[in-house]
Amino acid sequence: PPAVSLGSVLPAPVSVRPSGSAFRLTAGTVIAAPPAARPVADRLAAALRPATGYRLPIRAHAPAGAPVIELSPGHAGAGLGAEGYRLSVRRSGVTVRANGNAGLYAGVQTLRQLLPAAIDASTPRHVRWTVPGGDIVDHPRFAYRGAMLDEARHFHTPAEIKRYIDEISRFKINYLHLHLADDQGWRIQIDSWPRLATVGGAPGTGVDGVGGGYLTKADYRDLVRYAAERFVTIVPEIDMPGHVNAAQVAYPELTCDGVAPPPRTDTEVGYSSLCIGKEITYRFVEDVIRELAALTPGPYLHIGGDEAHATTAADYLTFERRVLPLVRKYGKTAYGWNEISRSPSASDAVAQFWGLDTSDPALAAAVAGGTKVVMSPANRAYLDMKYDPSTPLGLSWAAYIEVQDAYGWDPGTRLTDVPESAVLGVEAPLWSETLRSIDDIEFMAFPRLAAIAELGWSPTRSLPGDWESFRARLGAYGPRWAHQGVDFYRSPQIPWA
Ligand SMILES: CC1=[NH+][C@H]2[C@@H](O1)O[C@H](CO)[C@@H](O)[C@@H]2O
Repeated sequence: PPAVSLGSVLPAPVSVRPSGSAFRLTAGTVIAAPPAARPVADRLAAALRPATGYRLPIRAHAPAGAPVIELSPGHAGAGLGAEGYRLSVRRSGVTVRANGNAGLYAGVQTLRQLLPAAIDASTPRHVRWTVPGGDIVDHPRFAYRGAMLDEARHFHTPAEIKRYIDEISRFKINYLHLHLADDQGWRIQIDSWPRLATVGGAPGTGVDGVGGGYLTKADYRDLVRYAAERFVTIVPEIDMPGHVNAAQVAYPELTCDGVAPPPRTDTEVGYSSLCIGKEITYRFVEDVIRELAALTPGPYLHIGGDEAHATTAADYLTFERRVLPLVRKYGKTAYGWNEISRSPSASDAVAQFWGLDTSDPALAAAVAGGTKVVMSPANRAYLDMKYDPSTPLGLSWAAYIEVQDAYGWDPGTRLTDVPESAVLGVEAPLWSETLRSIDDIEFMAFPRLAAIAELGWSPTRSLPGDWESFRARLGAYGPRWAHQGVDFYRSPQIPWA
């Protein structure tokens, strides 16, 4: 196979300088890493051992003369921040330098893409494992680069979520937002309200009555650990005050009239609301926030806030005024869909923009008051949107989104009335009304998630040149998904290798 070029990396690195001769990974290669970097060395070895069949021992120091891949944490340069890295490839060895393990891990993801595509095979292949010579210096444009998985409309098992974590972390995505409750299902164990999961996550809950199930606290803790090993932080979401039918089926006292609504397996939205005037509502909300915050080491706790069409505007403000401060009370930063920006209590919150427009006066006003923004425009970043009318899965209410649509926008300047300084980054939501299996998830997520990842990580893109570069690098990446068994969509816009 043709040698990989040093620049053929997704997301595009900040600077790439090919030079000198290639490094060749062989049976004698040693991974050198100080104890502090051992967790990343373990991930590197796990990535390279299956396809090479090499032992790739990990040592604190490489023996003289052995070909070495060295992970070197500490004092790599302030400009790199926590996630940046320097990758140097010489005939004698490869060195990844970074200020800490997150940067080393990012450098390892780049290194994987510089080896032949067969490196992603799960069984040994007889290939010359060369890495092109030269230097890469790299660091992210935005701190928040997220993917969202809707666990509520269809429940995806911990194994499926872990596979998705593996796949998104390859593109330096560093947040996974789990949409854990909605009208059709409740997907996380809450001890103080046990029926939420046992009733709301029972078999038969979900769109079309399939896709029941829920995460126990043990499942969730295990996912948090698994994600953290791959430098992905979990963001849990309980959507309120709308999207609560499953909770009200489990606890009718959460409705205003005390009558349990029927379970819902359709895909309508906007018909449910917590009872804003009842005190039990706020005990429920505080209990859920307290238990979720205790399970979540990450900084954010998402409390939804979208499509509260069954809540009056005044009641919505009353609800957010009481609930947003609860997130802070339990040590987290409140995060919600951009409708929360109507609340004065959102000044220290993050608003996730999911609108179709290129301006939002209510959001701009909140930003002037301190609210930060994560960009998820539904007509650019929603991975549940069909690619085109022929796509068998997904929805189309926002737009048809082909790869170029997902790539051809700028999270920093998309909203003309929100300054780039208020934009924390970007997130690609994947709603699961029509998605049941990991194959369904992969078909809709890839390749467009790679586009969103590049918008979040790489320096400001300039079209059309960067689109041409991106589509070429994406085309070359296709065989890697094939080796990984990822069921990606072979978009006709891309020259697949
Ligand atoms: C924030 C938001 N609320 C709605 C909207 O996005 O569209 C999604 C489908 O694309 C749907 O599942 C979700 O409930």
